[in-house]
Amino acid sequence: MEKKSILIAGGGSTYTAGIVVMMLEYLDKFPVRKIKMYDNDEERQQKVAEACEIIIKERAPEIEFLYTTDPEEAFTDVDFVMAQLRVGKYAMREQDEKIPFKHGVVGQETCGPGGIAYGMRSIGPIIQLADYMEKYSPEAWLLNYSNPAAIVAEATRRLKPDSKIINICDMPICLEEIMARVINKKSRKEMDVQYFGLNHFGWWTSIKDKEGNDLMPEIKAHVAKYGYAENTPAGQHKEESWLEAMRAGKQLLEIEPDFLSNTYLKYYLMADETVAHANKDYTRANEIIDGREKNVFNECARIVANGSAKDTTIASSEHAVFIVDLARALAYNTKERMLLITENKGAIENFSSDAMVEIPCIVGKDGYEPMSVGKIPTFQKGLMEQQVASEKLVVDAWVEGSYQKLWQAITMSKVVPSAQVAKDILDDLIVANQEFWPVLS
Ligand SMILES: NC(=O)c1ccc[n+]([C@@H]2O[C@H](COP(=O)([O-])OP(=O)(O)OC[C@H]3O[C@@H](n4cnc5c(N)ncnc54)[C@H](O)[C@@H]3O)[C@@H](O)[C@H]2O)c1
Ligand SMILES: O=P(O)(O)OC[C@H]1O[C@H](O[C@H]2[C@H](O)[C@@H](O)[C@@H](O)O[C@@H]2CO)[C@H](O)[C@@H](O)[C@@H]1O
Ligand SMILES: [Mn+2]
Repeated sequence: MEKKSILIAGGGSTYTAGIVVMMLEYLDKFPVRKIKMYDNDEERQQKVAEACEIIIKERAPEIEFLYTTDPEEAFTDVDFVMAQLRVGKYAMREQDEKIPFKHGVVGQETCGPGGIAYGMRSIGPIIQLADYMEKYSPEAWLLNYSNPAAIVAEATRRLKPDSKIINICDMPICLEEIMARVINKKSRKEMDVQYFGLNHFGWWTSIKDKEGNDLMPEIKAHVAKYGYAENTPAGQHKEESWLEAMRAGKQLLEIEPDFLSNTYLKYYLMADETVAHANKDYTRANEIIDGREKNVFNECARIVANGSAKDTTIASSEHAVFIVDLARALAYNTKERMLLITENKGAIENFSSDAMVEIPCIVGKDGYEPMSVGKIPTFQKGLMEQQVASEKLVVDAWVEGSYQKLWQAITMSKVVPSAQVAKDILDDLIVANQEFWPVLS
């Protein structure tokens, strides 16, 4: 197999070291000749990169490694760009979460007004990555993890329609791993799933084992008692904010007993409970600033101080497995069946053709082929039409610099009670995001 060159864009990400560790564990299936890192925050990236340099030197010294803030140096001679930017970093995620809560509305990283604000920050830099890639490595694929994936995906569909960009999410992966453990399977890969929705807004309609036996009844019986809160991956999703989301699987099953719901639907269908239970002064962003972000950078500093990654706590995660599986499928034509965010084009028969939907696709050397879903029920169709309209209005607002369209996008969100509340939130978000958003008029 031809060895590949990988660029991690957003090298200072808390996930970068885990992705590097994962790639080094996968070299027999996905051989790599070069790993590069690119970020616009030199100091942040250097802290992660120096640790990754030691990990690579100790585990795969034959791999060329460099990190840079120079786009030409970063994007030249790469086969895959793995993008995980957080535009505005956690300081802005904190604003995305706290400003809506101040108005009695769900404040969340990718959902509702917080996700909309994040989308307005992310569109430009992601399009910039695609432009760099096409200038310096025109044959490369951009595998985008950067959130909010739904809005970024709509923007790349509209602004970069001919680019080799795939937008992905690992939440279904995480929940499928939990489901697998519930029924004593070793891995989610022992299950065949049918799933449809938008990113962070979807449902499983079928889960079977490799012999075709229906696994949904047993999984549903568990979720009806515990949601997805049991069996979460070691060291993951143990904080109360995540456990509340995982437990919500139970109520989501009551609302929709025919399918299993993505936990993100709780922010939309249980918005009142979410607001009532939230600590508006200490949100998920604060938990991560005090948790994952601090732990990752402390561990990177420990590795650098010791000059060795021996006994490191840095481990690979679903985040990493998924992105490597996707790169393998594109590189070696594995025809893997994966959930991707793709233009609908009739896959969901009774839904907008130009909506970016999250559905099973077959992935190979020439890209991916969406699988047919057929007709979806009225409940899901109605919810998705409102949500996708909000996401499309965000991209309209970014392209046109339109205050009106962004006001409409926030008003359209299911978690916002009125146009006036939407306007009050928007006016606060404009002040907080003046360094990142286009000027609106
Ligand atoms: N798709 C998914 O399911 C999924 C899963 C987990 C995380 N994520 C996303 O991955 C991203 C990274 O998450 P994180 O917690 O590691 O964030 P982080 O803040 O730790 O790292 C993000 C990095 O991006 C860099 N960056 C920001 N703007 C940039 C720009 N314009 N150009 C270059 N670099 C830039 C920052 O300097 C930072 O080093 C986020 O968007 C997060 O939402 C997505
Ligand atoms: O609140 P965070 O930053 O911890 O998580 C927000 C992200 O949650 C999902 O990604 C999970 C992923 O599902 C899980 O497998 C593991 O990799 O942890 C990730 C981070 O918790 C979601 O898919 C992302 O879009 C969110 O950014
Ligand atoms: Mn996601």
